[in-house]
Amino acid sequence: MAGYFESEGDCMAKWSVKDIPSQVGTVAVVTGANSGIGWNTALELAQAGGEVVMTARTAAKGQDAVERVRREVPQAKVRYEQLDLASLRSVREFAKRVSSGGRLDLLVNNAGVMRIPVRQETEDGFEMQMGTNFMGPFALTLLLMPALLKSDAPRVTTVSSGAADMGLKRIRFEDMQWKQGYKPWNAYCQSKLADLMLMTELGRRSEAAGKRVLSNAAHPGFARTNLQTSGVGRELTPVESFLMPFMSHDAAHGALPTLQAATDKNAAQGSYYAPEDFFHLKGDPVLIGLPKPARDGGAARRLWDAAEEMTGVRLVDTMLVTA
Ligand SMILES: NC(=O)c1ccc[n+]([C@@H]2O[C@H](COP(=O)([O-])OP(=O)(O)OC[C@H]3O[C@@H](n4cnc5c(N)ncnc54)[C@H](O)[C@@H]3O)[C@@H](O)[C@H]2O)c1
Repeated sequence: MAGYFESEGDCMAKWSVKDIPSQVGTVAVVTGANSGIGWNTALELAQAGGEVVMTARTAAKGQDAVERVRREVPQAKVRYEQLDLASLRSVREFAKRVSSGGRLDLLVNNAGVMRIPVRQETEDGFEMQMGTNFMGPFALTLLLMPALLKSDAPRVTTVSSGAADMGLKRIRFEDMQWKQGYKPWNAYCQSKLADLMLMTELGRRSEAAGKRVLSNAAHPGFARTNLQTSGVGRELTPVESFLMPFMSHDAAHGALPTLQAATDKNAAQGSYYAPEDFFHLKGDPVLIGLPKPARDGGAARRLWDAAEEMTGVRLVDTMLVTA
């Protein structure tokens, strides 16, 4: 039975971490790798033999995350790098450090924040959810393009959310940074829709430039991570805590759609993975269709052009060709 997005994967065999192909010889960056889905993604990529750059905002959290992976996988090739997506300066510095290391095969744009109760701004004046979840990753993806294009099979996997199909279900071009009428949930939904548009438009523009970057996305479902409490600024209510086990899965399961999108050799350009249950909240990953708002190509092109303008980072510069 299809959920709120049309499922395309019902007839496929269940996908699990055992299906992750060897990552030996590959180099990946996972953003927000100190907790939740990002940490589990980094762990499994390292377990499969990949070299993984784990980003965090602070050295204490980043080193601790690396140590926790090494305890599970003693031979893991993991290292910490500082990255704050709410700062374009930090994004530029990180991209420079990683690019100077040479080739990058996989970028997992995972880091995110949700439902910041009172409007906040990033260092560059973007609304905090739009800035952290979309503007920062947009600039990062483009700035890492020279390293990605050194790979034979460059891939960018974007961690979006079912929230992309909730809230206003559109990009608020008239006030993308919520200077008027800030609504925490709607701002999160817009940022996650923007993530899916970044994903589709990156695939389209890279192919138009004759430099194929496999760009796809994942929705983790409802995973028990810090996300539910970090943004709202409060603990879960007793009712939320009671319902959570029935509606959600753990962070390791929540990472499976991301891991399939990031590693499955059959993954197609623009593919989107989510948990299999009716509402795509929990369970094993399946391929699903993109929600309708994310299929608006005109809006995606407009958003991309606006993001280039706002971040000052252009694909044409980082790919050195006309897209
Ligand atoms: N947990 C869920 O149910 C769920 C559902 C849908 C989508 N998602 C998405 O999954 C992704 C991972 O979230 P999670 O559930 O693991 O939550 P989490 O809070 O455990 O992880 C979020 C990560 O992002 C990092 N981060 C936050 N702000 C940052 C910044 N300014 N710069 C760099 N890193 C920053 C955090 O440090 C953390 O490592 C997010 O993009 C989220 O929107 C999660």
